[in-house]
Amino acid sequence: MVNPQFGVGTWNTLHGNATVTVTTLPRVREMAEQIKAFPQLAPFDYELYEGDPDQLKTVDATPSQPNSYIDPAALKLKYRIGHGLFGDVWVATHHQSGRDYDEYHEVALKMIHPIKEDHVNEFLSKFEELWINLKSRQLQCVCWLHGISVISGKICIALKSYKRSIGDRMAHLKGGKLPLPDVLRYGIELAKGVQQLHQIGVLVLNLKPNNFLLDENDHVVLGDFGIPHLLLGICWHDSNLAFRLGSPNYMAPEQWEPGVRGPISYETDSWGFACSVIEMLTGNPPWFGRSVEEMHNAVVIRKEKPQVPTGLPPEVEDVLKGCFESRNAVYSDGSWSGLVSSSFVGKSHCIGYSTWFLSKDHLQVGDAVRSRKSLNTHKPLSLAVTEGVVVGLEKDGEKDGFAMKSRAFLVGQFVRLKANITTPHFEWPHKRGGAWASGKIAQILPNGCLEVKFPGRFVFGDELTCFLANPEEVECVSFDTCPGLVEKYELVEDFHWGVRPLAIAFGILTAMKFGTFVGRNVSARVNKRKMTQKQNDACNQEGQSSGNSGWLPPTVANILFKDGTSVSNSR
Ligand SMILES: Nc1ncnc2c1ncn2[C@@H]1O[C@H](COP(=O)(O)OP(=O)(O)OP(=O)(O)O)[C@@H](O)[C@H]1O
Repeated sequence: MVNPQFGVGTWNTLHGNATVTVTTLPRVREMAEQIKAFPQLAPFDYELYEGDPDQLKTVDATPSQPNSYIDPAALKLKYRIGHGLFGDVWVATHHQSGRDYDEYHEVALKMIHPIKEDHVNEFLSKFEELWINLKSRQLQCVCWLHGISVISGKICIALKSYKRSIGDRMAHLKGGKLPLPDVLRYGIELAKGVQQLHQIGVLVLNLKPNNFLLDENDHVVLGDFGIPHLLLGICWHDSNLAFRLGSPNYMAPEQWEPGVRGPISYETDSWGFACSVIEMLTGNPPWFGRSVEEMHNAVVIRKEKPQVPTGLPPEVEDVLKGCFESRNAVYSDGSWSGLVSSSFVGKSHCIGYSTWFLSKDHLQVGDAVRSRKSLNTHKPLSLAVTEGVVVGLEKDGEKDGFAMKSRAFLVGQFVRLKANITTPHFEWPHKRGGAWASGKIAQILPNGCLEVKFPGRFVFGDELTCFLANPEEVECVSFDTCPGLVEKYELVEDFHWGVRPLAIAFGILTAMKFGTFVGRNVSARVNKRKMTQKQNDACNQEGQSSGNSGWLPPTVANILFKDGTSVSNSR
């Protein structure tokens, strides 16, 4: 049966002047009027599809189409309602028909930026897996999924159309704030939704009020179920498009550079959750008004945490603060987690992350692991082994166990690149003369990556002070391991940039002192000689004269007397 509420039939959009010509059903015309009345919608909110909109250009899905696949001819785009990081959101109708039914559903269509053609099938199969997972569990707190399609080369995820998002609700409130009881109620429902997704191994990575959808009973469901997660390993068609693993205001430090500062984990979502709650309470997301670069500097470089509003019930404040504290959390049982991968994120437009940082709790032989107990201390750890490689897995009843080999670094240790490393993974500074510098470990990131400072380098202006190191590529250096005196001195130079000038000054001083000392001795001997000579002269009345410095090597004599001061004057 045709649902009269939804427009059926052909309709066209005109690019450029932002008008919509609707040839059928009043509901669509009414929507078009509403759109026209919306001054904030710019002309690019409409897209012209050449030819008959019923015959939209399609890209073949897999030969055997997945169950989640929707024939693009069954989808009719109406108008765009959002423009997000990963693409646009359109309102569309989904036509479903069978022998004894013919239904039209309004859907929200997440139209993702075009990805490379040879990655489309990979995305579709990843989605299928998620779809089966979600359908079999019928998760209450997660948005209902219609399926997936490919329209004009763009992946389109069809979701149930909800009344509005929490972001939309906030936009209509004075100051954009929600009352505390509503925030708490929504917060509980959201936390349940996130937990349900985590239980099936899905990370959301895009928690924010715009993605929290409200149904007709004002219950909230998650409108994103890990699209960034699905996009991992997929390449954008447009190589200039930057890929970010979330929305900057809500991103945890490890989300910015997962290959370096990862692993991404369930804790990453707790950061996004707390940021969203702060936005619901204050009307503004954390870091509001700051540029992406400023946010990166605050969260990643300066390791700042979003400000939790004052005046909240202490329990709520504790939960929010806990969400920002929980990365690198220490398991009270001292258990192990966190992979240290030797594969790091490339700089390509391809979202080429390895998956290690998403599944850190499923250990396999060969995985590099480290204790979640903080390594950022030189204090002895209660666990003897802090970092290593899994060499075997043993099942012990319900609990997984594993054996590992040790390989540890500690904050404060000096490290240098191993001799066989010619092109290190991360930029590494050189010393004068071209040799690699040695640096001091300032921090060990959760994935084992090292932040290294080079106190031996004098830094000009905004030069880098902190460098990253792949733990696989460096080794510890200490006085004991330095073979010779020169190497030992070079290590001392690496301790502080001031060592070298000090050493030079000290050298000059020593030379001068030595010179003075020698000079004094020389002077004394010369004087003595003169005296003796005089005495001899006087005694012997012989007119022999002796050279003042005849016995001194000319260089020493030059040094001692080059300013013209005589040795005896300097006394
Ligand atoms: N299933 C849905 N039902 C109703 N409205 C939706 C639905 N999904 C999204 N929207 C609306 O579309 C708007 C934009 O969504 P979209 O997810 O593209 O933007 P975003 O959340 O800002 O970006 P992104 O999720 O790509 O980072 C949301 O604010 C919401 O109002």
